[in-house]
Amino acid sequence: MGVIKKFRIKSFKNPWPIISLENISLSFGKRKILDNVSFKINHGQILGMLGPNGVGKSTIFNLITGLIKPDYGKIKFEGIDVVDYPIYLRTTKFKIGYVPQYGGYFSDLTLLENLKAIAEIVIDDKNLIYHKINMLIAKFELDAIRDIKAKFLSGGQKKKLVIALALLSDPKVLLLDECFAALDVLTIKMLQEIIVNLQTESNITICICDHQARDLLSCVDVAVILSNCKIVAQGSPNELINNTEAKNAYFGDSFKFN
Ligand SMILES: Nc1ncnc2c1ncn2[C@@H]1O[C@H](COP(=O)(O)OP(=O)(O)OP(=O)(O)O)[C@@H](O)[C@H]1O
Repeated sequence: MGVIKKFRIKSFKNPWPIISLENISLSFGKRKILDNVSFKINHGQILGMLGPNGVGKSTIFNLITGLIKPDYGKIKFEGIDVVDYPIYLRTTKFKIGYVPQYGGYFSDLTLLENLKAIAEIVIDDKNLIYHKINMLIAKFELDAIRDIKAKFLSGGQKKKLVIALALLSDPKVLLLDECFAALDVLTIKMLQEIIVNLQTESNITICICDHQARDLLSCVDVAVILSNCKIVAQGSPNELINNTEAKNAYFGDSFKFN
């Protein structure tokens, strides 16, 4: 698949980190998962995380959202260390949206009922609820399936629903965990376009992890490669596919991007 991004923003004006992980170390019991990991997600960027199964990608999302705490290191949102902030404070004060790999919706509610249920929790101004829901239904072309129970939606429709649910609270940052998994080629392309539009039209900073390396590299500005508890390479997609550490740790020799 070709590169879907028409252009990559090579130099962001006044780049500043909206999220930074500084010297993060974490073990579960005696197993070290992350060892002195540092990287930044710059405001307005789409950053990808790649790495083999079990390397710690979802764990990094859990650290960012506050589900778990690091053993060592700082997690900063807009320059403020949030390690001791509870989940709800991080997500509301700093407007972090999270799209989990599995689930994230009420199975027995229809698509519309799901949107209403979350909107009533996250939108204070009741007059805005229907406006916001209608805007998301139009944006993601969900009108024809609004009355179908979530459990009967296709994989791609479920992903669109969960992204729409995350957007109800107007996030500044969206974390997408394996959003291309188990989806067909056209559905992946549709999601890539949604992701790039969220960046370019809504100015949302996005962090995605996925195993579909080509699909991920097609829509990110920069990516980091995790291997053996560390970040072994980072840079633009073109820099990474020519990076020896990235090839050794993740891509292998025969990987082609375009
Ligand atoms: N709460 C936990 N307690 C103990 N071990 C955990 C916990 N959460 C994750 N792990 C372990 O940490 C490692 C990293 O898991 P994680 O889910 O972050 O990997 P991943 O890179 O997202 O993997 P995949 O690509 O397969 O989804 C795994 O070995 C996992 O078993």
